[in-house]
Amino acid sequence: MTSPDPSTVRGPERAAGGAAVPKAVQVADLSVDLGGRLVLRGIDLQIRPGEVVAVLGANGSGKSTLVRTIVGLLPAARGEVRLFGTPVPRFRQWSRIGYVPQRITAAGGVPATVAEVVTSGLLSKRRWFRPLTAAGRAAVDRSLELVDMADRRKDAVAELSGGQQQRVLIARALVSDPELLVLDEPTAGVDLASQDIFADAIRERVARGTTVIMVSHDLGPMDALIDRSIVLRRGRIVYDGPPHASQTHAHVHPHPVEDEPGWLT
Ligand SMILES: Nc1ncnc2c1ncn2[C@@H]1O[C@H](COP(=O)(O)OP(=O)(O)OP(=O)(O)O)[C@@H](O)[C@H]1O
Repeated sequence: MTSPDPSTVRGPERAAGGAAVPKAVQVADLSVDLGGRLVLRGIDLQIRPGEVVAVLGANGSGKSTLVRTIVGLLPAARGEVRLFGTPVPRFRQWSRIGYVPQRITAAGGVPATVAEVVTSGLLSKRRWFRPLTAAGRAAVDRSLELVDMADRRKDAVAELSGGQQQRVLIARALVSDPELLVLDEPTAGVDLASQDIFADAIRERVARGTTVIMVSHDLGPMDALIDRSIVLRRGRIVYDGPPHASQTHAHVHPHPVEDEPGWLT
C-alpha cells in the first residue's frame, strides 16, 4: 500500500490507512528575539488539522509575535515552526494558509480596489501578472459576499471605514480556501453585526475541516467555535486547554511564571 503524499492530505479524517497526517502547526522550543529581547521563550505547541484555537493574553504577552512567526513573518531565534510537516523556511504552499494581520495593511498607501485586494489573496508573488481565471473571479465574488462587501468591490480600500477594511482583509484570507486560517484580532474594531457575519463565514470553514488560530481579546460571536485556548504571559504559554469561561482566560494562570532576572518589562 502506498502512503498518501502528506502535502495533499486534508483534514483529520484523511488519516485512513494508518498514514500519519502531519499536524497543521508544530512549534517546538520556539524563542523569538525582537530588538535584542526575547519576546517568546520555549514555546511548544501542536495544532491538529481541524482544531480551532484561541490565543489569549494581556497586551504585549507575545500573541502577535507567535502568529507572525507561525506564518513565517518573523524568524525563530531558537526552535522550529512546521506547517503541515514542513519547516517554515522551506514551506512554499502559501495558498494553504490564510492570514489576517492585526492592523490594517491592505490600503498601505497603494490605490487598490476592494476586489483587487481580495484577488491578491489568490496570487503568489510569482503569478502576479497572470490574468484571473473564471474560477478565481468566482472565488473573489464568493469571498466578498461572505463578508457582505460585494457591493463595494470597485471602491478604493482607502475610502472604506476601518471595520470595512478589516472585512476586506478577512475576505482576502478566505479567498484561496485555505486549510489553515491565522487571524490576529480579526474583529477588533468591527461592529457586532459584522462580527456575526464573520463568525458565520468561519463557522462554515470550520465545518469543512479548516484549522483556525485566532488571537483575540474579545471572542464575541466566535466564542462558540473555539475548542481550545492558549494563554500567553510574558512570552510563555501559561495555559493550554479547554476554552471554558474563555472571556476570562487571559487572567487564568494555572502554571504561574516567575519573573526571571533579565526579563525586561
Ligand atoms: N519590532 C519589535 N521590536 C522590539 N520589540 C517588539 C517588537 N514588536 C513587538 N515587540 C515587543 O514584543 C512584546 C510582544 O508583542 P506582541 O505584539 O507580540 O504582543 P501581543 O500579545 O500581540 O499584544 P497586544 O495584545 O497588545 O496586541 C511586546 O512587549 C512588544 O513591545
